[in-house]
Amino acid sequence: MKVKILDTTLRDGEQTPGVSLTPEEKLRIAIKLDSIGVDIIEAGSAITSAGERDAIKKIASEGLSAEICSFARALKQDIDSAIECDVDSIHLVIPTSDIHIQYKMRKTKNEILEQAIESVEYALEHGLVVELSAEDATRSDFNFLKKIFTEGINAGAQRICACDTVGVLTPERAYDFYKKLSKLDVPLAAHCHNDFGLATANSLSAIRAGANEVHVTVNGIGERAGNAALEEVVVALHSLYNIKTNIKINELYETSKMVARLTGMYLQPNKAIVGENAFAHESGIHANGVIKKAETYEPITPEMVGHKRRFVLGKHIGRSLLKKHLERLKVKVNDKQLNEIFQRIKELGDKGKCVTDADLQAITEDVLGIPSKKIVEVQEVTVVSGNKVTPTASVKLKINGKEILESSTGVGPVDAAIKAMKKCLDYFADISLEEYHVDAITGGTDALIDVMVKLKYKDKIISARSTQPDIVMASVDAFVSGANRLLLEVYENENIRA
Ligand SMILES: CC(=O)SCCNC(=O)CCNC(=O)[C@H](O)C(C)(C)COP(=O)(O)OP(=O)(O)OC[C@H]1O[C@@H](n2cnc3c(N)ncnc32)[C@H](O)[C@@H]1OP(=O)(O)O
Ligand SMILES: CC(=O)C(=O)O
Repeated sequence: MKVKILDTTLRDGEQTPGVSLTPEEKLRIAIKLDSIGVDIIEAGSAITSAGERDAIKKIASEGLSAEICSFARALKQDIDSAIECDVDSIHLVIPTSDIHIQYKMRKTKNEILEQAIESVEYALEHGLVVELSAEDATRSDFNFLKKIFTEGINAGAQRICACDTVGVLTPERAYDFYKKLSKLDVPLAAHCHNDFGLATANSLSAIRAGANEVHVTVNGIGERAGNAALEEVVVALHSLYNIKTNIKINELYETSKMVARLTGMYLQPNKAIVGENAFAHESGIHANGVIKKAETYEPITPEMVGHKRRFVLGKHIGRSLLKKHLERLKVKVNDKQLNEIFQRIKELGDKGKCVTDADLQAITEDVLGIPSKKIVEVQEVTVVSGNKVTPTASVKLKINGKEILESSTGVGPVDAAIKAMKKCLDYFADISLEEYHVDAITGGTDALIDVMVKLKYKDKIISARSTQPDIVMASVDAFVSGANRLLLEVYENENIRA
């Protein structure tokens, strides 16, 4: 059995408050969805705006393998807009619950039934494939829901979809509900929302009950708490139920990153499958197990979804993981030194600090009595900012003995300073800033500012931190301390003499 995936990232996903994509961005996402094997792309809702129609037209004329679909209300103008965009199909939606019919539509059930059938017929006359979809199906009078689907199918609708619009199903109820609908004579789709955090579980139940298609969004974005997440549904089907889809699972992480970047909807680190912590280990007991055999604490491999395993420094570290980090730094320690470094990390953790790579290096150098090697030193930092000047920074760094002076503008003084430092470093290595976090540790305008950065060189990412009262200097210091760490590795690993 193969389940069809209708991806609605570009329609329901884009309905996420605050998200709006340009036609070009929508096209880029559609191309990606097509390339990973999505069967049906709901490219948008054509009636929404001229830009939306432009996007849908672009996607429909791209020659993708996926079926291109537009959302449409059961209204002639919505169907006409979809036709204008030259889509293959419409997701034709009509509310079926009493609450929607009475209060939102202000109609009778008979009027709704008539409107649905007229719309199905109109769309079919214009050559569209019709997926007749019941909004708020799970709070509807089941007999009415069945009647609308049966008459819609008799009118020619090729597929039906039952929406759990406000996410009120439970996995048990989802099974019973979709089981009954699966007896109807056309493919059945499930569209589940996540208001109770059950969208993925309910979608899986729907499929077990006989649904042949499932509506999902990348990263689970969508109205309110979002929709069932593509990556969760597909990987659970594959790994836990042995049910196949056409999705290339090893591209899920990359797809997730792309959608997060373009929508600005960044993921919580603990997001299943694609979150930054999905394959990260800090706790000693876990890391010890994973080092010995990854399956001890990883139900699937990170590579399977195109992700990577990470071992993280922190309060919960054990000696096995500490040894692994020290091996990476290419330092040899005896048991006494190992224990001392271990204790110092615990102390840092107990102060509520996250422990960065630069912290480990500083602690190790201190414990081993190694004079700290600095490839990058800050010589001068000047920033100008105000309401009538473009924020500008000039920075002089001494890198590997050479003085380099660069300047840059930015959206603010921190951005300008970091860009100026990056220009200086560009002469040596293409180091990029992957993450930047700032926290005020104490209250007030004279608060201590804690800046944490993650810097990347090739496929190596390291973290560094600095705590100072001045946000610009804390940022400069964190960046330089991270750059030192990275450059040391560059010089060591690439056999360049420091
Ligand atoms: C559960 C879901 O995700 S539904 C999809 C939600 N998506 C969107 O809303 C897409 C973006 N929406 C829009 O751009 C606008 O709402 C438009 C262009 C569609 C309509 O704008 P307006 O004409 O100003 O209507 P407005 O948004 O205020 O109200 C929606 C109207 O559609 C009606 N309607 C809602 N659903 C349906 C439906 N499935 N079929 C027919 N009519 C419907 C409502 O009853 C309301 O009608 P009313 O104006 O007679 O009260
Ligand atoms: C149609 C739709 O998106 C819903 O009912 O949730």
